[in-house]
Amino acid sequence: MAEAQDIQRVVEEIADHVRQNMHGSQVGKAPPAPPASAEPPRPVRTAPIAPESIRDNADLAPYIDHTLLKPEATREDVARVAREAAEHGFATVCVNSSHVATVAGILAGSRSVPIAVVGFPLGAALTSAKAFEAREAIQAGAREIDMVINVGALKARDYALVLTDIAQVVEASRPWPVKVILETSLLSQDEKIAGCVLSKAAGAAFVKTSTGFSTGGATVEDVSLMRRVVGEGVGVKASGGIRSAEDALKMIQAGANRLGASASVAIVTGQRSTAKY
Ligand SMILES: O=C[C@H](O)COP(=O)(O)O
Repeated sequence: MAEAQDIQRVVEEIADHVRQNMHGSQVGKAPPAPPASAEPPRPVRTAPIAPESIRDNADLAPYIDHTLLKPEATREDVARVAREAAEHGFATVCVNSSHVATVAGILAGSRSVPIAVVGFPLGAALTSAKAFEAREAIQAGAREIDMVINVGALKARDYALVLTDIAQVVEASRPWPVKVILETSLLSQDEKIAGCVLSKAAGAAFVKTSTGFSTGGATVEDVSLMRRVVGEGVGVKASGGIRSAEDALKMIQAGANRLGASASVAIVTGQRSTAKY
């Protein structure tokens, strides 16, 4: 009950702020519409996964974004990760935007698709730069976009800026889904709620916990809170520090319907990655 009141209070605060500030936002005019795509968008699953449907570690594969975002990753490293995704049936391969074309070439004809991170990992880039990066990544073959929220603006309660920032990336990415990385380890409970409410209002398809490059990763508590705030019509992606099938299942039980992990192969083959968070 206390949490429901918190959510209501944050929603009202956001509505007040947006009413008063939407016209004064620094974000500027909307980017040009993306070119029409002949390729029909895939349906996006947003509802939680029934944990009992995961009978085997390999059953986790279609829910995993196989991720390589390290700055030192070479084209060969990225190509290996793309081949692993095709082999194990991961949902996507999540890379920095300059690597999307390499991944798209390897995944052509596979069920796994490339996705790009945008404004990564800090989220503090100009909205126009985020929208530009999203459009270019989609041109290169990205079929989902994972953007980092403007964390500083969220903490400063500049809700108009946060909302416009997300909405312009959503617009630039159409018809492909956008996930909004909240970087939960840097946020208070009210800020996590506000990030979820704003992402949903701006048309995001998912909220996502973490970049994997900050002070902490996905927690059961955060995933569960995010699911309660967004409901079933927006997806919840748990990411950062998921190192085993056991970790992955805990996130699914908490309400995640997508998992982002660099340890994906260990997860589906029943090992525990020892990679440091
Ligand atoms: O977006 C996903 C994260 O970067 C993955 O983090 P991880 O390397 O801790 O699995």
